[in-house]
Amino acid sequence: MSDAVSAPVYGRVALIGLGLIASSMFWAMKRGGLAGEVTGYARSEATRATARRIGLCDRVCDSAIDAVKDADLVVLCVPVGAMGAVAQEIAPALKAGATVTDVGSVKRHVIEAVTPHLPQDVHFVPAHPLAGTEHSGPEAGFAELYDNRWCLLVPVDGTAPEAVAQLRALWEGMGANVDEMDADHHDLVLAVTSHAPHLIAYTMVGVADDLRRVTDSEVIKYSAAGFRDFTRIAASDPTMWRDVFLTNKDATLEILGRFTEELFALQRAIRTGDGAHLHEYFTRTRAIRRGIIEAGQDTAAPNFGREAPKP
Ligand SMILES: NC(=O)C1=CN([C@@H]2O[C@H](COP(=O)(O)OP(=O)(O)OC[C@H]3O[C@@H](n4cnc5c(N)ncnc54)[C@H](O)[C@@H]3O)[C@@H](O)[C@H]2O)C=CC1
Ligand SMILES: O=C(O)C(=O)Cc1ccc(O)cc1
Repeated sequence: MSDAVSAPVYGRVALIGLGLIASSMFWAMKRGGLAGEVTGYARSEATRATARRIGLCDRVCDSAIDAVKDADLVVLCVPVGAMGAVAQEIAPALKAGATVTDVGSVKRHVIEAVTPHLPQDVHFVPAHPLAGTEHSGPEAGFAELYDNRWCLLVPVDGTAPEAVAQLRALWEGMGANVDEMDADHHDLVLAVTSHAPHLIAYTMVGVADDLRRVTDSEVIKYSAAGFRDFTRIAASDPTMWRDVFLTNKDATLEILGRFTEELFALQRAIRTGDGAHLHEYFTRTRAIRRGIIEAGQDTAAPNFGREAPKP
């Protein structure tokens, strides 16, 4: 991604919730000159103080209402379970013709929670950047987080195409590749690629921790790379991930059901000594990985696990 500064895509942008995703958006917007002024609001006084100290946002406001007043774009960057309440709080102060978007990891729930609160003269364009780290909070963000990563836009029926195109230009300016997707399809795809894998990582780390307590062995100390990745993923924000599972319940349970069936089949193959089954299965999964590499689609998380640089 070039550091070239372009014309602002929006005059005034308001970020609500100043954590990893919002702070990375701020630094990326500054890098690209994509917004005239960026205001920010966080619920806790401590987060607002940190934001002011590190220069996160041009203006940090003490209320969400103040932050969104006169904003052309309002970005909801709070945990998925809080999106509805935040939308309700800011609705009376939204400017006519403004666009509201979000960055939540789940889309159907956010659409259902936010839409009823928004006035008719405001556009709503849900979005989800497929980029993150296990770190959270205002100091975790960095300008390069979205470079060459996907951002999925999930416009609802009847959304003005100009509003979608403008948000697309913002995400592209922040370095992302943008695609559009239907909300239910998004939630199923993410359940497979992100939500269920996170739950599996949480579980494996929990199992290892239990084992360590029981045997007093050195499970964590001598863990190999794969397990270390699990511990990194399992360090992700508990509030955020609680909300993801509670709001993408059906798709996650569907994928976990399939996962459990396959796991039982593998368990049975191990118990009965069915080496052919195991070999066949691992051959199939290896071919999948090789196919991804050959297709040049291995954009595997270059930023994941990265410490946030100082702004
Ligand atoms: N962390 C990640 O890797 C990714 C997260 N997302 C989504 O982005 C959103 C924000 O995530 P992060 O920036 O990682 O979280 P974060 O924990 O770094 O920041 C969240 C912010 O929201 C505020 N907040 C929490 N509860 C609130 C409430 N009830 N009302 C108002 N503000 C509240 C927090 O004080 C904090 O300022 C979430 O919806 C998450 O699903 C999307 C892509 C990647
Ligand atoms: O889930 C992953 O695999 C990540 O690497 C980071 C991440 C977390 C949550 C999201 O909604 C999107 C990306």
